[in-house]
Amino acid sequence: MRICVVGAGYVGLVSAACFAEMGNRVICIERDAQRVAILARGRAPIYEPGLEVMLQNHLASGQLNFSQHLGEGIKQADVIFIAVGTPSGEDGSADLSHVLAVADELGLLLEQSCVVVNKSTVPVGTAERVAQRIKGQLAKRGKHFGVTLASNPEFLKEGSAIDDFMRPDRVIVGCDDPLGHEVLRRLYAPFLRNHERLLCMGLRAAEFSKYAANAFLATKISFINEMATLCARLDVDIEDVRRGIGSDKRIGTHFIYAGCGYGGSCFPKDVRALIRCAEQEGIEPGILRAVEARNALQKTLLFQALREHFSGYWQGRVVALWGLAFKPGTDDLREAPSLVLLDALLAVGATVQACDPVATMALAERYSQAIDNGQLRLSTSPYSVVEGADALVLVTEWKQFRQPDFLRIRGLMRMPIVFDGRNIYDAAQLVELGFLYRGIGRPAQGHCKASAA
Ligand SMILES: NC(=O)C1=CN([C@@H]2O[C@H](COP(=O)(O)OP(=O)(O)OC[C@H]3O[C@@H](n4cnc5c(N)ncnc54)[C@H](O)[C@@H]3O)[C@@H](O)[C@H]2O)C=CC1
Ligand SMILES: O=C(O)[C@H]1O[C@H](OP(=O)(O)OP(=O)(O)OC[C@H]2O[C@@H](n3ccc(=O)[nH]c3=O)[C@H](O)[C@@H]2O)[C@H](O)[C@@H](O)[C@@H]1O
Repeated sequence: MRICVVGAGYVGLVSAACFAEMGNRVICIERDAQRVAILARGRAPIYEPGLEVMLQNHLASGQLNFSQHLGEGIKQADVIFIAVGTPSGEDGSADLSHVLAVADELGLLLEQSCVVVNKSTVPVGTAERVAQRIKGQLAKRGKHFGVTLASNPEFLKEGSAIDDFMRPDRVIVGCDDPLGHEVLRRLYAPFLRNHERLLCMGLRAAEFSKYAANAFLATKISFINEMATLCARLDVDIEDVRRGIGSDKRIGTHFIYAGCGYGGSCFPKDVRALIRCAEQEGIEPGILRAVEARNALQKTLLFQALREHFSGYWQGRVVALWGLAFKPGTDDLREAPSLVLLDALLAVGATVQACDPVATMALAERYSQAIDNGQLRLSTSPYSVVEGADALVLVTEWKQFRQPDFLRIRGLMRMPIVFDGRNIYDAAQLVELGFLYRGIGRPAQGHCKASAA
């Protein structure tokens, strides 16, 4: 098929590369000229494992191209995907300006009927608004051919996006016209070879399914985090509880890892948007509000634990921070728990030595002042940042941090204490090596009895 993808972000680029991988001819339209220039050189403007190689391969074969001009992209496209951002607006609702701008542009440029598929996460009724905007612009130009609107929400996760896209658990296609279902069934058939999990439904149900999925996953995380807080009080290890409940198939082992809160571009904004949607409908979204409140609290726990440990005395304190991205495998810092900790530490005057395998560049842009005045030092070497540190805090569980040489680390640190924001370390082993250990919802190990949660 000939496919046009509008938006070269995490979703647009991964979708474009994976559609090209399946033999489609793809053109990806991006309004940011700098991004297009980077892409044209075969470089990925974002960090996503496996993406750059795919881009290079398909650029070379001519299966995949990039352009700034939508007119060029839609000339012969059978299907046009909209994959632009839908950030939080001021009141928490989804800001649809980018999606609607693409709709207007399509209406100004389309010369023949086609299938327009929305992949961005949008509130119920957006596809209908997009269709109206396109139709309105076409009518102004005296064009009266039809455009089929479909909704195809995306469920990929950053850090494993290629794999998630190539082997999806399911593909949801919302359309009120059988043509949309048929075209997308054909397009996705090779991705679903080993199982038939193409779920066809109406436009509105597809749009809502995406929000419900993200809200449910966020709820699981906030639930386990609340249990973790209770565990810490009751001298119970949440990790035992996680294994205990996860083995029940009805609960499952996924998304019940306690930690220092969920971040990213989607859970926070999508929970907010759903809350706003409920409010507009006059429904009290009690569960969603609690999910959000617990997450906000969770993001402050590591700082609280450090403050308790240092008895509020920050002068001359050096904190080593491992992991800045909101999760491993990405350079994305959007709503990352590390930012909440970093801001709090800088505000009390602590010195921070932070390490992340890929997100330091993006962070440096935001914190140039703290870097210039020497309060923040960034590195990609985990060992260099623990030198002279009074505490080591693990925020993002990159593989590089999973089995470090703690003996070496103990020798480098001023005080051997580990705050484990993702519960990845063996507490007993660390204590044996002379460390104090604090996890999230785990009994404190080592001398002082303070706990992280
Ligand atoms: N990031 C993720 O892991 C996932 C995101 N989503 C949803 O997908 C949508 C896109 O998310 P991301 O890819 O993260 O966004 P992003 O912000 O990384 O990328 C969006 C891209 O679209 C471009 N753009 C905006 N308006 C444009 C226009 N008129 N013409 C051409 N390009 C334009 C922007 O310059 C940007 O490069 C959002 O609705 C998000 O909620 C869904 C699943 C996963
Ligand atoms: O709509 C989206 O953008 C995407 O949002 C999430 O994907 P993503 O945000 O990329 O990453 P996740 O792996 O879901 O992690 C999100 C956050 O939750 C945290 N998390 C995750 C799982 C867990 O058990 N505990 C936990 O604290 C992670 O550390 C991270 O900060 C969903 O998992 C995707 O299905 C969805 O497509």
